[in-house]
Amino acid sequence: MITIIRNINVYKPEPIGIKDILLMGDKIAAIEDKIHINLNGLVEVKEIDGTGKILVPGFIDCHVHILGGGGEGGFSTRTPEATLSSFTTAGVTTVVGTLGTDGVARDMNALLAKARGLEEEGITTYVYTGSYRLPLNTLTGEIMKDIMFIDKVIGIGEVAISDHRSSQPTFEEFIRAAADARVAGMLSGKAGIVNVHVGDGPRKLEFLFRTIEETEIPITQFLPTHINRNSELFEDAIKYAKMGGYIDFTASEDPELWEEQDGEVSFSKGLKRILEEGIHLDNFTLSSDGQGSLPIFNEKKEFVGIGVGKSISLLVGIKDCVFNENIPLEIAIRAVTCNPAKILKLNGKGRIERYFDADLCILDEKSLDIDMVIAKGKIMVENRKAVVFGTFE
Ligand SMILES: CC(C)C[C@H](NC(=O)C[C@H](N)C(=O)O)C(=O)O
Ligand SMILES: [Zn+2]
Ligand SMILES: [Zn+2]
Repeated sequence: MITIIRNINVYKPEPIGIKDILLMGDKIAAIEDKIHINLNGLVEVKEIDGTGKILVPGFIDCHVHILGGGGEGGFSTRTPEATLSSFTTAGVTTVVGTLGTDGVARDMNALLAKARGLEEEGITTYVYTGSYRLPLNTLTGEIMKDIMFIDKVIGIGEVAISDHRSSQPTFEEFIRAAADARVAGMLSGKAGIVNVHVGDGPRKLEFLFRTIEETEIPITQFLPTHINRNSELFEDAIKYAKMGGYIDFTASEDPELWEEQDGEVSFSKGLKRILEEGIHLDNFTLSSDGQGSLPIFNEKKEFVGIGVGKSISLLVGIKDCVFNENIPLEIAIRAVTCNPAKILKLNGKGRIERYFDADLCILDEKSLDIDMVIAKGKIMVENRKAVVFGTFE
């Protein structure tokens, strides 16, 4: 299949102006001012008119409960597993799956099977081995074997700290798991990243600061998530990022609601602060916690139910940055494109470059609404509607 996207405003993330883009199979083959091609009808060439549209890399959602999560309110509160179009209609072409609080009724066999299912349906998937708890439940019985010999496993997580729902791991347990992930990543050319769930407990990022202080493990080995869940934790995260650490924001479908409810710091305000502090533009990511449980409380802080994370919250966050905080699009989209790709060592992902995977989103220039999504060269969403569905959708 050969596709030409013509006359479109390209953000690599860096903006490079109006271009023609040639896609061949599942790769980006050329990025030129003008592309002239004549195959004498040998192969069908699909032409897409990109006039008045923006092209950005397909989004990478680096923390998603693809198998479902939740359960904190009992069995009836276990959230449902993800469906293909919930990702593609949100512009997501790559996901990293994780288990959460419940690593018992859900396990790594099922998570890997779900990741493979989504890959068969057309997007790119990876997983973290483990769940909230240490010691980790792995596939092979060992962290290092999981990372070295199971292609989709890129690290461990989401390992919970500073949370009443964690396994209350000792510092020694934590750094041993991190050391195993790091060395296994090294031995297999992978990130071996440690995705850390940070709860709202008072110890915040203490384990991470201690790791940098007391061990040889570099700060770049970790990707702490939910760092914007409250303002005290966010301040700790800013200090951590200034030391060169990576930080992952959790997106919200309704940032205002969570700001007033939980004192959460919205991604757009958090990114503005990052820019003001001069923190490196590689060091922040945004993930959806899709299909993860989001406990909802009323004004008296009574548990009134459980919400579910959604990948569409990534686009809500990006729009919030552009329209409400005047953050340039090319900066905001780094959080869901080149930054997670670099931190997680997802080769060929996260940028519009020659020979990279043809994972692309076409956005409306004015509204930034998603118009078309292409995953590995295949059109998954057209005219804002899914045109490819999961098996049971
Ligand atoms: C950041 C906040 C709002 C949500 C966050 N979600 C998870 O960690 C996933 C959840 N526990 C699951 O297993 O599905 C939380 O519960 O703290
Ligand atoms: Zn979490
Ligand atoms: Zn989660």
